[in-house]
Amino acid sequence: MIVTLTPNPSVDRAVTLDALVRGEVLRASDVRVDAGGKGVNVARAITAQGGDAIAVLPVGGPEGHLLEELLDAADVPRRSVAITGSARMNISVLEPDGTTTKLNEPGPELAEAEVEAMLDATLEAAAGAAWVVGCGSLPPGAPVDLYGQLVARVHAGGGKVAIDSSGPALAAAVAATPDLIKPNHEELEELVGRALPTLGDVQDAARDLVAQGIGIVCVSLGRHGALLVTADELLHSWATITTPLSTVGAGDCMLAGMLHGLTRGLDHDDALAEGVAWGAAAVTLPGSRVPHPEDLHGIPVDLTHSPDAGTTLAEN
Ligand SMILES: Nc1ncnc2c1ncn2[C@@H]1O[C@H](COP(=O)(O)OP(=O)(O)O)[C@@H](O)[C@H]1O
Ligand SMILES: O=P(O)(O)OC[C@H]1O[C@](O)(COP(=O)(O)O)[C@@H](O)[C@@H]1O
Repeated sequence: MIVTLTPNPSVDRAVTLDALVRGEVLRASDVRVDAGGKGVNVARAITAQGGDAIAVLPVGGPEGHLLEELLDAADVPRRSVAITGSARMNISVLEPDGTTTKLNEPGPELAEAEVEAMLDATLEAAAGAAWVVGCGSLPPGAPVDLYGQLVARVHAGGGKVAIDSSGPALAAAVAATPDLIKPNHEELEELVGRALPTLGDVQDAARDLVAQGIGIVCVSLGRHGALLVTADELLHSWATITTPLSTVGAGDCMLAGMLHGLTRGLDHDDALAEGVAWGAAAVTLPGSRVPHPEDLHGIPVDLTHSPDAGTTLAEN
C-alpha cells in the first residue's frame, strides 16, 4: 500500500481552447474537472490500476467539498484533515497541438495545528505501508521543511519515503535524505543550481544526489522519458506517443507507476518502464485524467542501461 500526502491539493479545471491569445475573450470548446494535486494524482492513478493507495489531504471550503466528492466518485481512499481555509482551484489551458499552460493558485493559509494534524494523519495511515509519498508545492503557512519532517518521522518508524516537489521544499527534503526523489528536468536544474542541457549532465547531477545518500533519483524528462540512477545502476526509459493531449499530471502518473511496480516487487528496470508507460499514457488523455489498464495498451516502452550522454534535452 502507498500513502500519499498532498499538503496543497487542488480542484483541477482543464479548459480546451483553439488558441491561447492574451487580452481576448476566448470560448472554450471543452472543460474537465478532476481532483488534483500531485499526491492526489498519484493515489488516483494507483487506484485506477487496481492498486492500494490512500490520499491524505487538507480539506476546507466549497472547493474542498468538491475535491472530496471527486475523490469519492473515483473510489480513492482518503484521509481528509479539516482546515479553515478553502482548497485552491488550478486551471490548465490546453491547445490542440498539446501545448499546456498551467495557472496554479498559492493555496490556503495553513495554521501550525493544521500542519501537525496533516503529518499525524499521514503517519497514522502509513502503518504497514510500502511507501509514503510527499508531493507538490507547500501552501502558505506550511514550514519549508515539511517534507524534511515527513522523511524524519517516516524513517523513525522504519518506513520508506519518496518526495516529488520543487524549489526550497525539495531542497529541504533532500537534506533529510529521502529514499527516492522524482524531480522533472527543470526541478533538478533548480535543485542543483545549474543548467543541465544533456542527458549526461542530468546523469551527473543525479549521481551527485545519490552520493549524498538518496537511494533512487528518478528524473522525468517529458518526451525523453525518465532516467533512474542508484549507487550501482543507470537506466533510461522512454515511450513514443503520437497524439499528446494534456501533460497535466503526467509526472504524477509516472511516479505512481514506478512506486506501484516497486511495491509489487518489480526490479528497477521493470518499475521504471511501468512508470514511463503510465506517464506516456497520461499524456494521451484529456485534462488530468489518469490511465486505466486499457489506456496502457499500444504504448511501446524502450529501456537502455547505456544512455546516450550527448542527447540534448530540448524543451518539451
Ligand atoms: N510528449 C511526451 N511523449 C511521451 N511521453 C511523455 C511526454 N511527455 C511526458 N511523457 C511521460 O510523462 C512523464 C512525466 O513527464 P514530465 O513532463 O517530465 O513530468 P512533470 O509532469 O512532472 O513535469 C515522462 O517521464 C514520460 O514518461
Ligand atoms: O503543487 P503544485 O506544484 O502547485 O502543482 C499542483 C498541480 O500539479 C498537478 O498535480 C499536475 O502535475 P504537473 O504540473 O506535474 O503536471 C495538478 O493536479 C495540480 O494542479
